[in-house]
Amino acid sequence: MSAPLHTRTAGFDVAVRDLTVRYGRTTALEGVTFDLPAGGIYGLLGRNGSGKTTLLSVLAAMRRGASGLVRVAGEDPFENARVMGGTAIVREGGDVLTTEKVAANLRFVAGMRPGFDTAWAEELLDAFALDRRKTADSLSRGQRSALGAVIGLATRAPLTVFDEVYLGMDAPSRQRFYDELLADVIAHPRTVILSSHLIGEIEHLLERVVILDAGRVLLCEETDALRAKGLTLTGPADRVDAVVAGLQVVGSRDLGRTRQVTVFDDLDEGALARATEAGLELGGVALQDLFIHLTAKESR
Ligand SMILES: Nc1ncnc2c1ncn2[C@@H]1O[C@H](COP(=O)(O)OP(=O)(O)OP(=O)(O)O)[C@@H](O)[C@H]1O
Repeated sequence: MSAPLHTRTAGFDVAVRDLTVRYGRTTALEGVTFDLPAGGIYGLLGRNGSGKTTLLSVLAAMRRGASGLVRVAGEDPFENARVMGGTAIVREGGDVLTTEKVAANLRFVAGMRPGFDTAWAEELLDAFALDRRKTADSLSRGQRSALGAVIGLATRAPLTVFDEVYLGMDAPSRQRFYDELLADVIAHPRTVILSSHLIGEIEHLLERVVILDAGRVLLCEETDALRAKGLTLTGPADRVDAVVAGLQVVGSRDLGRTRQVTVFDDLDEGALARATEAGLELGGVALQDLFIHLTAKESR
């Protein structure tokens, strides 16, 4: 007999094919297709209204698409107790029992989730300076988010989804959250999806990135491959133009006669050699900047 889904240590894999989701006349997602292998931290990025929350709520079985196929651990998650039992979603505001005390919130989740690590959750409460005797609705916004983060972390669900959970958390708290998440996912492999606008802060955590743009998948790529494709070339405008001809240019700006172009492409040795011969300055591009260029371009 195979092990119950929630005891699989590597986490759940996710496969989405041609998913379309509508709210009345609004199409929130259209033809969405991507894969996330089991075990890893993945980023779901997109501008406001691009469909991130919609997609995450479909993965967490809170909503069903109009068409398409969604598989979590090989099964349709919707009304699927086995998959839902191994999936945790924490949304903006923490998704906590607002009228219950912090301590009661922890007990509630611990009672429902077999993998919940109460000792670690207690440690995290101290790390985020959360008062166990306060009700969740008497916490500040950032503290409530931190409580949600604690619950999401300590649940150790095979598929854990954090949808903008760190909104309102201050920089040291967010850093602590990222550090705890990374260390714990290494120790207890599982699948984690982070949706965030704080791309610069989370990019080092992400193995693979899915970028949504107006309800469609703009790209789904390994983060390292994505970074390798982004490059700035700076120098005299005519020389820059000659080198980037035929490449996918996603941004360009001029300062006097100097031009800086951002390309997003597979640059072969020949292109790099031509750039060096032309005396151009080459630079890397942060994921956040690539995201801005790519999504701005698509929205034109
Ligand atoms: N309950 C709803 N009823 C109608 N339209 C909705 C509803 N929820 C979302 N939408 C629409 O679906 C689209 C996608 O919204 P969604 O909340 O998934 O985006 P998002 O990427 O999470 O945005 P943000 O970054 O601003 O949180 C938007 O056009 C939004 O207006």
